[in-house]
Amino acid sequence: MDSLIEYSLKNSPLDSFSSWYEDAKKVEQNPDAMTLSTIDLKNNRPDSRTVLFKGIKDGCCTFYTNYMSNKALELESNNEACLLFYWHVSKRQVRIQGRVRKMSQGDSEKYFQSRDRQSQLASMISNQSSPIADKDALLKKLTEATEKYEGIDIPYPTNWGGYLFEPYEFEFFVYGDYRINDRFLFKKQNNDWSVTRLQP
Ligand SMILES: Cc1cc2nc3c(=O)[nH]c(=O)nc-3n(C[C@H](O)[C@H](O)[C@H](O)COP(=O)(O)O)c2cc1C
Repeated sequence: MDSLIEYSLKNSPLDSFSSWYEDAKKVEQNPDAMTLSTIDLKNNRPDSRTVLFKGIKDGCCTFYTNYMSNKALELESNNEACLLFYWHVSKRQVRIQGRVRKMSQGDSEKYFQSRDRQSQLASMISNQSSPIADKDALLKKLTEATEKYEGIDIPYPTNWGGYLFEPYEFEFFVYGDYRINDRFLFKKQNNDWSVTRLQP
């Protein structure tokens, strides 16, 4: 097996991810953007969208969203998910398989309160993924909420919060010359991680 150090990788995939993420923050325009894929069991099809990575907590990747959105409903019926980071300048990709659970309400609320008011209001007024007649209707909801909470704290909306994504598989990919890419697969077995090189 190759020396992982050569690829700035470590024996722990989470440490490897953190190290690559720190590298990405130095050069990428949006290092936090990740593709979250879920399984839409109702229609028997995969589903993906971009969400923002909000750090590692208790060994899990975190992100925040509306608990009534499509993704949340899909995660409710099947908590298997996949995260994908593509860092263009770094020529790196990380694919992570894992299972999600909701963050505690206390932690979600703490994060909500740390956000700026505009973001808080936007999260509060949006029934994410539900249809609305037009943009004016949305802006009307925003104006009403802005006026209602002027000068006072915006209450935490309990239908919004974080998820903890607990990984059990990581693939680290480095784009190589002539498509001779490097790919390292970490798999969790009991409490240990195995690592193998995959062909490009
Ligand atoms: C760069 C970028 C970052 C985004 N970050 C988030 C996020 O952190 N949370 C979120 O709920 N939606 C985020 N979105 C919007 C989602 O991609 C998506 O449109 C929305 O969450 C509804 O998805 P759903 O219908 O699958 O639930 C982001 C979109 C982009 C383009």
